[in-house]
Amino acid sequence: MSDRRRRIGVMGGTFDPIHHGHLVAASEVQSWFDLDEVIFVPTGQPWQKSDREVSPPEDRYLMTVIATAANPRFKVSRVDINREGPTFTIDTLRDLAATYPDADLYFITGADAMAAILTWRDHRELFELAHFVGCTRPGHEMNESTLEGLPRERVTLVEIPALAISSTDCRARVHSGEPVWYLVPDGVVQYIGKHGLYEPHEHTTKDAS
Ligand SMILES: Nc1ncnc2c1ncn2[C@@H]1O[C@H](COP(=O)(O)OP(=O)(O)OP(=O)(O)O)[C@@H](O)[C@H]1O
Ligand SMILES: O=C(O)c1ccc[n+]([C@@H]2O[C@H](COP(=O)([O-])O)[C@@H](O)[C@H]2O)c1
Repeated sequence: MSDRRRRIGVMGGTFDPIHHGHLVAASEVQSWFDLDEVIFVPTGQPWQKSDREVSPPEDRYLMTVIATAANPRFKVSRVDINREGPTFTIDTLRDLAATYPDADLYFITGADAMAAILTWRDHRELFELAHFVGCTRPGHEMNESTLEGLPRERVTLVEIPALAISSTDCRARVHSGEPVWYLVPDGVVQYIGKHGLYEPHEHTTKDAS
């Protein structure tokens, strides 16, 4: 019997909406590190995005479930959306480490998130709980200087196929009536349409008199 420890990828994100850039990053890292599974963890309240409106957690959770359903190695966790208050990765990793005490955790981030890790809560302790995998992302530099101040032995940079997709761009496209087919999974396109996400708010004209 193999005594290899279980390896679990953790892909945290706001996923508003989840898109193929997220899925390719998770798939590449799964293959790169031979991960047994990748758990997608939609944020509850992403405190660094408090300057903008974020869709309800339940919608983001369901889109993530739909997007990952076909891959037997992909799962979705509710730990962050079930926790009250702002979402901190230190809590995500503590919760998952408690659930999977016999596994090694690999936290997957894109270059932009990687570059901001020193601003995250309890960032030193993060690296005791997980190995961090930084994926390349079009429009965001990632090189050795991005890693300044981080424990090098706990961080790996991975080059993934470049997909210049962002949730911001997907939201803007829906808002202005442009298609998001093939930027996000088909089921997510349908979910966005069915629930009217990202559409312009209807304004009722008030009589000023
Ligand atoms: N196209 C992409 N390629 C690689 N990594 C990505 C890509 N898009 C997002 N990521 C990474 O996925 C994680 C979750 O991202 P998030 O849900 O914030 O998506 P986003 O597209 O960056 O959203 P937004 O545009 O709303 O800020 C982050 O670590 C981010 O860097
Ligand atoms: O822990 C923090 O302080 C922290 C600050 C910003 C982002 N994060 C995490 O980084 C991941 C990507 O976040 P976002 O906001 O780019 O979707 C997600 O899992 C967030 O919870 C974590």
